[in-house]
Amino acid sequence: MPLNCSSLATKVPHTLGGLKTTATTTTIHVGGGGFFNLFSKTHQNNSLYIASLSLNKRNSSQRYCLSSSSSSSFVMEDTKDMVFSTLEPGKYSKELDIAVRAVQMACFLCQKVQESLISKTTSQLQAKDDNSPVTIADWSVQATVSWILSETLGSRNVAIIAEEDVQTLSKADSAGLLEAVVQTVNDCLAEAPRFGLKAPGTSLGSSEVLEAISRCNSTGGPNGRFWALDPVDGTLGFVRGDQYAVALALIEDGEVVLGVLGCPNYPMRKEWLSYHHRYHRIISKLTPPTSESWDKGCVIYTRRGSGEAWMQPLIQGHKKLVWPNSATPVKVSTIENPALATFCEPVEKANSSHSFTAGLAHSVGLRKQPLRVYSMVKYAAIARGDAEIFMKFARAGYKEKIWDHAAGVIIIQEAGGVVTDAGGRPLDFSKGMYLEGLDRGIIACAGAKLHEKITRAVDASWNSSSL
Ligand SMILES: Nc1ncnc2c1ncn2[C@@H]1O[C@H](COP(=O)(O)O)[C@@H](OP(=O)(O)O)[C@H]1O
Ligand SMILES: [Mg+2]
Repeated sequence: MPLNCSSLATKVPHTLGGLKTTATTTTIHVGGGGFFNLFSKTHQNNSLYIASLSLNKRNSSQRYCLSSSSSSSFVMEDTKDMVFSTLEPGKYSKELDIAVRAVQMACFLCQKVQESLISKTTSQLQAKDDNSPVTIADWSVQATVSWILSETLGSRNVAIIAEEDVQTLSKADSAGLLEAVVQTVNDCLAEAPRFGLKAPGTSLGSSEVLEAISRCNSTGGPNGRFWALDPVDGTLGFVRGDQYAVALALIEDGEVVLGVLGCPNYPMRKEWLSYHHRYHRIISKLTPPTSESWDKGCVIYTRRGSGEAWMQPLIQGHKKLVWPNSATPVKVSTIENPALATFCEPVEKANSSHSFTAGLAHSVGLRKQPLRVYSMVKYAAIARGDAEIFMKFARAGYKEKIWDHAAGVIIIQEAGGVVTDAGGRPLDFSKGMYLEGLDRGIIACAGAKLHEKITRAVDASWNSSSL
């Protein structure tokens, strides 16, 4: 129903992502002494794109959903079941700003290490207890991000749960490795002013670096605030010169409130996501970035309840990060027809059953070949509208870790998509290190229609699968 009202508005300049916006709080008086408080934001281009509305009327708990593409008329639907964000506008802005800068720095660090890994041999690889490769980049990113968050937000205010521990690195026979990590961290932190952050007064010593890594010892859980960090997600992709991600999320009282995903090798053209990394490197070399363009790499970020997700290019060469660094909004794809949809899954069939997803793809009418990509770059692909579906069905008994999903999930949700387990329930980030209670697998989709088709297909085929 169209809304006719006389209103009283206060305008506040506001920035979340790339475009300058004006945030307006409007009080709309209605009959019976009640009033609405409307929070809306208007872009420079005059499009109103997000609004929240609360009705303050005695004996009423109704909530409403507004949608509008221009600032003059609203379409209002009753949506009693819809949960609106209760976040104040601007909440977590400082944390988001710092997190994006920290992830930009982490991407810069990773790019340097990956380049040297590819040009050298595998001498910089070290086997973890589970035999997965871990590199200098994992520890260096963890130390760098931990140090930045502690310095800027105060170490007493910062709790971090992260993938790496210091055991291997602290061993007597790891002195060379530790030295390389300390050097990498200091080289990166020396560049902090380029990213709008303060560099340490003097270089960090090995004990400070070990301290920064081991400070990431939060166990997560349902209460309070903690960061979840995957310093290099998709380590296998990283060591192969392929896709990987740096993932940082802020979780408060069990809910993800901020997500920042750095994808240093995300190609400018989505078709290149499916190219073998060697081709991509050749193409990158043939088309060097000009001062106006960037050939790969982005940081995507969002804040819970904002209804928007943003993408910044990585800063190139010796340039400075000027906030928000040419950020552009990202939105999920509008494709609903399975025949036109692209689905992503892990490269490694050990991480997700390719045969089960092939069966699902067939039964819902997906026609394209799966897009197999390492790491949380798959979440980025959905949020950017470059693919429509991400499915992961790990073997029975495997427990998904929160840092492998938190940032990607919130980014897809705020970009307009849907992410649940295969039973249609939200992923639960409140149970510590693992996504406890996850039903069968993870399904992320650009839209609810595709999502429903896939969850139904899972139900229909699960019992006859070997999973
Ligand atoms: N057996 C297994 N089943 C499912 N996921 C696994 C797995 N072993 C490792 N993983 C997770 O899958 C992530 C890689 O994702 P993908 O397969 O999509 O590239 C790994 O992140 P790390 O590389 O950070 O350890 C790890 O957390
Ligand atoms: Mg990971």
